[in-house]
Amino acid sequence: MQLSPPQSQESNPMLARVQCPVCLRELPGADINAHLDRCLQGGAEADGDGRAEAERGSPPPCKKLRPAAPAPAAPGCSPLQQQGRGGGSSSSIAQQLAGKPLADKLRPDTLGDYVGQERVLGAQSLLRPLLEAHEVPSLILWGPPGCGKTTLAHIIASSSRKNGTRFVTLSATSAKTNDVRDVISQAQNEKRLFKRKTILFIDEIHRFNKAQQDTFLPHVECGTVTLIGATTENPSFQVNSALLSRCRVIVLEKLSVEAMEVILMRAVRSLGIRVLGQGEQHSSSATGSPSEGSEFPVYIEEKALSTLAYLCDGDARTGLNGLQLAVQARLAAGVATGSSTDGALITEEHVKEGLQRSHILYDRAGEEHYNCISALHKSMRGSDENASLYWLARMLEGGEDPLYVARRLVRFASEDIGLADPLALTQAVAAYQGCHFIGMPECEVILAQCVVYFARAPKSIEVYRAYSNVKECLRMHTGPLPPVPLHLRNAPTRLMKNLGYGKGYKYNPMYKEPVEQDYLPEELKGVNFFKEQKT
Ligand SMILES: Nc1ncnc2c1ncn2[C@@H]1O[C@H](COP(=O)(O)OP(=O)(O)OP(=O)(O)O)[C@@H](O)[C@H]1O
Repeated sequence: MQLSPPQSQESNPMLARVQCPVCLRELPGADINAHLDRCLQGGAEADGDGRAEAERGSPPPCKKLRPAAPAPAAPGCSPLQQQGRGGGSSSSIAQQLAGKPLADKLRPDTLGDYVGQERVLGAQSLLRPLLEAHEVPSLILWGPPGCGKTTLAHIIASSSRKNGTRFVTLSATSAKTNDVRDVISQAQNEKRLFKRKTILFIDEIHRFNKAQQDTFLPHVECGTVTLIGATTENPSFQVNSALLSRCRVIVLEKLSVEAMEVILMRAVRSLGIRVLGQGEQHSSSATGSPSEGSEFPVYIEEKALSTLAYLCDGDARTGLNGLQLAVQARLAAGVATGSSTDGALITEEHVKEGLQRSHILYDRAGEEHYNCISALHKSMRGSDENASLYWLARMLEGGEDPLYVARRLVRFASEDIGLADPLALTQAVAAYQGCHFIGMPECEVILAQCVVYFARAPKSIEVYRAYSNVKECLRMHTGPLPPVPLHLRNAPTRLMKNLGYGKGYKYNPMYKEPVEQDYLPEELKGVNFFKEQKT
């Protein structure tokens, strides 16, 4: 925490004892910020001073509120590099790959290490100078998975903490409205007492419902908190329009192949893996220069890296996970066979396997995406429940957005099942909401249930076809559209009544027998859209 401590009589405020303005206890200036955080949340203990609290280690303020970032790494040096480059050997690489996923370990801390996204973060962009000046506006970061939304928030967190701003993280998948209220009240206290700003980062903000989003709207408006939301979903549909209008929407793109190559190259360098150009031999006897100090050097083909950069489809997490699995599999194979002198070589095939395990090959924006959804639609239409499930799983296991599939099911419910089973639409909407509430992987079975229901359901395109006929009729019409017949018009004013609006209209409930009355314009009299065939 970087808060300026409250005034003390002594010249060095960090050494002087100061009084906490909340609980009025005295404690060393150096401890005031840590103490204050706990005190504002009612967590400071009644006895002892701030140092004693710090030494005892107090519990995190709230289970769902975690401080945003770990201790910053030295500038320009990734955590893996900090672990030392004595590596290159299988044992040190295996150690580095243990624990947290590689993607997390390599998450950059500074804008300088953030790769790509030139359009929104380049030197000419609006955002970059603001971030560099620590003037962070409320932002919605919108982009596909693994493109760097959380990473950008993490960088903002690191730099804003240096500036004395608090940074609090909530995940919309687990946080409750009360958690948001807690953050807001802390932010109000901080602002009122210490003029200290709070940035609230909400991951997957689209998972918050409207009421939850409403909770922080006024506080964003009056500047109590600066909101940074991350979402993979189009914010126009998923974020309150009032909230949206108070935030800048930053559209992050899939990382380019070149950007992915930079990220992967950085990863292999951090691990101490040597990259082999085309035609280079990997054995230590052939190169004469195994990785320094390694008993079992590890190499990767340049081609393997470029293939990985291409196949991960702009998702850095997928690329780094694929690399990690490929390396771990090769190391395990080396250990199992006891081979040692020539080291391990990671080829294109190995990274494909690594990717296949972490992420079934599936191009979410490319042709495969459309091919698979088309195959699913046709299998359900053909009432083949077996094939329907297969295509669903191909998409979900490949990383498809479950809400995309759910939206297609809503459409299918009306287009193909229609009034043959009107409950299908309810099923589809419920499936969409279920997916929205719980996300992957739990929502996969919701979609599977809906898909099988649809494959088994009776089918009718009666309404779909009739509506297409109406659209066709409108499209083919030349000249002005026929006026609404006077008797069908509402007549809320005397003038309208005088003009004949509503005149002659037969109010059906007043009649025992079926009413003879025209509802179509005069020139369409007798047209039946349910019988007409669309040409
Ligand atoms: N622009 C980038 N520069 C460098 N590394 C990146 C970048 N984007 C992502 N990464 C790497 O990929 C990992 C995953 O990225 P991140 O968590 O930021 O993705 P995201 O967009 O928040 O994805 P999701 O929507 O799935 O949460 C990071 O830990 C980091 O190692």
